[in-house]
Amino acid sequence: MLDLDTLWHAITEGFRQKLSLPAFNTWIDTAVPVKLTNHRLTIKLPSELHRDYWQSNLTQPLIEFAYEFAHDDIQPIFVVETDDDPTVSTLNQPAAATATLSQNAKLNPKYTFETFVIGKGNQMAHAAALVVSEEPGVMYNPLFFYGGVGLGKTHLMHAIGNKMLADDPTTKVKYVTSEAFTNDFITAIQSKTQEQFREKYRSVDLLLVDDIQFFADKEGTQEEFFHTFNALHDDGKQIVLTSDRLPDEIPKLQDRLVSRFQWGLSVDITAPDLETRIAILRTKAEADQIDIPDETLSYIAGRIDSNVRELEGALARVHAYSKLVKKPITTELVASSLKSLKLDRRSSELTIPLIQEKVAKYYHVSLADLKGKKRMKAIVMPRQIAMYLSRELTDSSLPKIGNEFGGKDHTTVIHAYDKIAGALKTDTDLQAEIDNLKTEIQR
Ligand SMILES: Nc1ncnc2c1ncn2[C@@H]1O[C@H](COP(=O)(O)OP(=O)(O)OP(=O)(O)O)[C@@H](O)[C@H]1O
Repeated sequence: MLDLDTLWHAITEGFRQKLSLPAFNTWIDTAVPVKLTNHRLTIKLPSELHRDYWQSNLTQPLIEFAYEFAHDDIQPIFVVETDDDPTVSTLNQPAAATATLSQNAKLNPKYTFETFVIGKGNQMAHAAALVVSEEPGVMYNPLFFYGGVGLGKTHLMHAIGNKMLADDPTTKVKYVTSEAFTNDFITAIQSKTQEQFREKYRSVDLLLVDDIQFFADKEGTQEEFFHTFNALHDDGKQIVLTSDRLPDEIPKLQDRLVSRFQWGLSVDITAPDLETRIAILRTKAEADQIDIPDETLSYIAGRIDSNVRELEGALARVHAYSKLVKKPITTELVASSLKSLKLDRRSSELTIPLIQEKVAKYYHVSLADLKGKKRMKAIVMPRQIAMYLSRELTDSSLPKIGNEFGGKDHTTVIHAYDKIAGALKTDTDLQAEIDNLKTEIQR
């Protein structure tokens, strides 16, 4: 008489030979045999995702292993564990297994779709990311995220990788920053290991390259990346890129790369609105088990309005402060902690309106003209300087800065920034003026 444990042991041994260790840990180790009656083997799985995976990928081998061992036709029945089923204690295992996988691919296991809060500024980017993770290499290739610092580009990029690995642990995912790609390439040249370098980058299913604006000026790296891109794209492999601006706004990026980056879909991520900021803080507080009243979350979200990384940083510091002084987190405590630690100066006191006001005063132009459309040099220059300082001194995204200047396009802001940054290299008068203005604004 065939018993459940012996049969299951034989099946798992079969899978152990067949699958990689992470795959085995993710799919087989988390499965629990429940009963065997009338040639039907009931198996309990931790989620729908696991059941889908078993049904499409593991059922056939299971039947074969069972037949090899028992010379019997066994039919598997899958049931999904529910939250109100406390008898099975494997709920955490898939998460742990995914975490190991993520580390191998250099992904942050915390950056998943589940931990990403959807809001107005990022919903399109989020949806595109999800589509790509479900059908890589089909719809949007490459997928290109652009926008200001700390707004979730890296998070979404990793979420694609994490999801693809969770769906299929055998997926090859590679995440690099453009600097890491450059360094890797230089090392390959020095150690004459270009072949291995190419093999490494061209054999993946998903290539994630962060902050590609740093490819600017690097001719050799661009050349190499062009070939990497083509090899992957020709093979139907998915490529995801991020940058602080659109491909055609990256200075010194070769035209052929710009045009390839435009083949797929470019989506921008803009700063979250107040509701989204509160939701992000609440999610973060819950995840880290920080006890904080809603009113206090709103207070923080109201003071830090442009950058999610700063928002998270403020919460972490407030948490640390409350532990230090051994008091619960209240709005009062937050106000005093942010003030005493001088934490919120950069992001909340240094606002674009403040910069506009100081610049307008300095150059004796009206605020309306500074934000308006007049093309006279006496107005255009201060306007560009104000845009430049807004980008330098705040974490506002380019579209946000454009908005604050009478609804101008973010390309206008980039143009202004580049113009002033360029002039600053040689113009000593301008250097002095900008220094004065910075002191004035930060006073
Ligand atoms: N919508 C969101 N929901 C939850 N967390 C978010 C969201 N947006 C950003 N974050 C968090 O904010 C932090 C900064 O995000 P991320 O590193 O992805 O920004 P980025 O746009 O890649 O910035 P950079 O250009 O500096 O690389 C991360 O910890 C990320 O998890």
